[in-house]
Amino acid sequence: MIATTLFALLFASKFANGAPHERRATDGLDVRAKAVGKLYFGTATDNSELTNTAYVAQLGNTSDFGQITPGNSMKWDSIEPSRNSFSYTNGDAIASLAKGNGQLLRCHNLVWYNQLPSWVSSGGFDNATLISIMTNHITNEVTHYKGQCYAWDVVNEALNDDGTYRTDVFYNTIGPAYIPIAFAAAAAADPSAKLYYNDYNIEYSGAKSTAAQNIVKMIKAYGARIDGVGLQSHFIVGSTPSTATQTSNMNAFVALDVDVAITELDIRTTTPATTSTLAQQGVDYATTTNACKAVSRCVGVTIWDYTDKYSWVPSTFSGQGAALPWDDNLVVKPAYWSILSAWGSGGSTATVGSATVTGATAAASTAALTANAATTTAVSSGTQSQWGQCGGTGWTGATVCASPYTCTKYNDYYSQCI
Ligand SMILES: O[C@@H]1[C@@H](O)[C@H](O[C@@H]2CO[C@@H](O[C@@H]3CO[C@@H](O[C@@H]4CO[C@@H](O)[C@H](O)[C@H]4O)[C@H](O)[C@H]3O)[C@H](O)[C@H]2O)OC[C@H]1O
Repeated sequence: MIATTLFALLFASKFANGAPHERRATDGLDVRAKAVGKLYFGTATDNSELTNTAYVAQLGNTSDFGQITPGNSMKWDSIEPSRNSFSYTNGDAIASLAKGNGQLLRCHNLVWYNQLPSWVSSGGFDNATLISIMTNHITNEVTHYKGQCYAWDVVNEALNDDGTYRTDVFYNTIGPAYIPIAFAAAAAADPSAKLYYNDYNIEYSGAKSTAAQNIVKMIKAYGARIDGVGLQSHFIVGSTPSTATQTSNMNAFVALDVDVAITELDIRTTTPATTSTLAQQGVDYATTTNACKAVSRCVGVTIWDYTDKYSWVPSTFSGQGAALPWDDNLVVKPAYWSILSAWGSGGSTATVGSATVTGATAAASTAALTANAATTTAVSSGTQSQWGQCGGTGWTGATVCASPYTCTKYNDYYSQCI
């Protein structure tokens, strides 16, 4: 009797706030984003990754991802590699994956100086011809995906970091009017899709953010529709803008009556990452999550793929990487728990590791999470007991990891379905 009571007390204490560090099939990044009024938490993906079944299983985990963005397959060089010859195979594959999973699709992108086929970028067209080429491309692609895209990134990266216009073929031939013309063509082809201007280094106030606000004003002044601004948010560990900075910058866009979204979040570091940089990365992910959470017209957060295995960072920024919340082996990093906690804890009470932290700062939470990560011993497959344990040893009960998810074990008490 005494032993039974003692046992019950110990048990009640350990799981007073639910099994710590546990994410059940009904919880995850998207579930918690929606719980605070966001439309989605999502990730980019790419066609070459879709042969990896473990990757695809997690990509389709709608507890974590309510939205996906094709990283490359809707760009101009993929869709219209030669003039008036359209190829939708890769884009369709991702659109149909999203549809099958019941996920929103952010469509990316229509007009960008990069990944633009040379038949366009080499120029030589007069004003009227390039407008016709551009609007033909937009009309054809947006019509093809009509009804499937929650949002389109209509124009990507029209600005230099000093706020001047990027002198690409569109600007050089048409002038800044190419931007409202592009938005008008997209609006005509799919009146329901949200239309976004998308750029990097506009996540804080300064010349470039001001210039992006001026683009919003210009599009509206032309009588065209713009619904949102995408803040790409390709950040560096330890030097991300503060939550207050990101929040007030988002509000400057919102004041122009547009939505905002974090569209390409990743936070890179020098590789190999250390325990300390991964802890700071967790803090940094929470910083941006909290900013979106604080702005009611920030509709959601998209990470630029979810695993370091497929991140664009190492091939673009030499010696840097480890930028995403899942590592190369598709195991979550401290950043995962940090984002989850930021959506869910609201900075009041968070269960991190074995401790309940009241009034937790992101830093304190992440330190605790990192401490727990250090106890990670192995990854095992199997079922998850109702108490959040893998393998059904000890406390057993109903299994909660429905196929295709398996139970990933971090230590005796913490586990998750992935
Ligand atoms: O497979 C990859 C795709 O994933 C990749 O997608 C693009 C990646 O991001 C967007 O374009 C880049 C944004 O970052 C710029 O560099 C910034 C320079 O300033 C720094 O402060 C900042 O931290 C950096 O991020 C790059 O110059 C841009 O290219 C773009 O919207 C995505 O489509 O595209 C290449 C594929 O191989």
